[in-house]
Amino acid sequence: MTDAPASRDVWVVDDDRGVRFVLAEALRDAGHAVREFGDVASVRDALKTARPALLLTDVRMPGEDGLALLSELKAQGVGPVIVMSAYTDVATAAAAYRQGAADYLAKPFDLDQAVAAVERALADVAPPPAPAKLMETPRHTLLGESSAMREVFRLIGRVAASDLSVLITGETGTGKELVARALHEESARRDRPFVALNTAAIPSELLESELFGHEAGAFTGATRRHAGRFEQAEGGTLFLDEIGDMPLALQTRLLRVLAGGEFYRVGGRELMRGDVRIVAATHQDLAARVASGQFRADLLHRLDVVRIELPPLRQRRSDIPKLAEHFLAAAAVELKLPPKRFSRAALKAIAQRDFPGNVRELENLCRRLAVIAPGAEILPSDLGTAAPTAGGDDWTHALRDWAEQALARGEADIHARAREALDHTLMQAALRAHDNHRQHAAAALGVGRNTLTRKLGASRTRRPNKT
Ligand SMILES: Nc1ncnc2c1ncn2[C@@H]1O[C@H](COP(=O)(O)OP(=O)(O)OP(=O)(O)O)[C@@H](O)[C@H]1O
Repeated sequence: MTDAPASRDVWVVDDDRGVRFVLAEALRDAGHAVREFGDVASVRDALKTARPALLLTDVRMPGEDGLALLSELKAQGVGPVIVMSAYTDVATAAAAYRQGAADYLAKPFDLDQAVAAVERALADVAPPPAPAKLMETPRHTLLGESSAMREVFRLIGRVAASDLSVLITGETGTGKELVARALHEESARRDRPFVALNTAAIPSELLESELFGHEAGAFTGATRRHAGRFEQAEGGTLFLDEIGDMPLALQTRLLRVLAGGEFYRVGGRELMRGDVRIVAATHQDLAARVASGQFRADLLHRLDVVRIELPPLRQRRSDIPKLAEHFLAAAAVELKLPPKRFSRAALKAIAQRDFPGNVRELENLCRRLAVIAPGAEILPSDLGTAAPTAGGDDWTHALRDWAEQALARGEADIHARAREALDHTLMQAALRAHDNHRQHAAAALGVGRNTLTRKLGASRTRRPNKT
């Protein structure tokens, strides 16, 4: 089953990544959500789970050509499709129209012309979206009750109002961008733009002009002046994602801008002055990259004024049930599906998984379950063939994570608190299993009734922190 397309989702298919990139950027500037593909096979893959509102495809590409894709899409009722081709022969154009293309763009085309063609084709098929609906989707709420997340919230509250640079670290999918957005929303800059740039997603030769903008004619293909992300973020926040992937030469340039607050557009003479707060993120160990000469130490110091570390989800498992329920409910609203809920056993099984892709992976799992689980209640058997990674001794992993965090925070009495937590957990489980019958519970645990009663008293007065 595929997700219904949002009315501004546009897919761009071209094996030339330069064309793909400038076209995608122009479309994004015009408010479209754009996905890029380098060949027909990857489009076909993506169609298994999603559909675009409109697709732009090149004709001649290695592997299958765009016209084959066109007829396939038409057969599936996906549309409209705009065909682009450098081979401006009448036959290709005619074939495109014959097979149902909404429009045909001869390369090289003007970007404005391409954007206009997209708007025209979309206007022909769909009424404009209701923007309020999009705003309502509860996607940007940062959730978490674990002590690790509470610490993150505390830091956000403390530094949001300042203009200090913040470096957010954490594995992929741990919510770094969401934290960056929260920093922006909580600051006095909230009515100004929040602009994100993923350094790793942009070809390095285009990164400089993306950041600082360029003048018309600055390089081949620069047909009009383009405001860089620094300019776009004026007065607001610039989020530099995957900063560890930034090429060294650009790191030098960025450092200069951060130090002086001034820059030139590529090919420009006018000195630009900006008021932008920088929030950077990385999943890499930047200190190690400094040591290996791939990252500038002075840039790291400038970015790393305040550090917010997002622990992997497996180190804050207590957050998993709430997140899962939130994502399941949000997916139902977004995909217009009947609401579902998790059975207790399913939630428990999910909370035991390791999630190498962290919160994003959990979110994707919930979206999939919202679509494919057959009943209103999701059961462990719906969770698919991917078995929980946690084995019987998974609790020792959680314990180790907890101990490492507590030790890193310099907390005292860890052994006593862990032992108490162990006793408490075992006793509660045994009492639940035996209807609160103390003698039976004690026997099941292999301890005396008096021991159980004594320990119960102790654990009632002092509860360990759980993470
Ligand atoms: N604490 C959270 N509460 C609710 N949603 C979250 C939370 N953390 C992450 N998410 C969601 O998980 C997804 C991934 O988060 P995000 O993109 O912020 O991660 P990231 O660390 O920036 O990933 P990457 O390393 O790939 O850039 C997003 O859809 C985000 O909304």
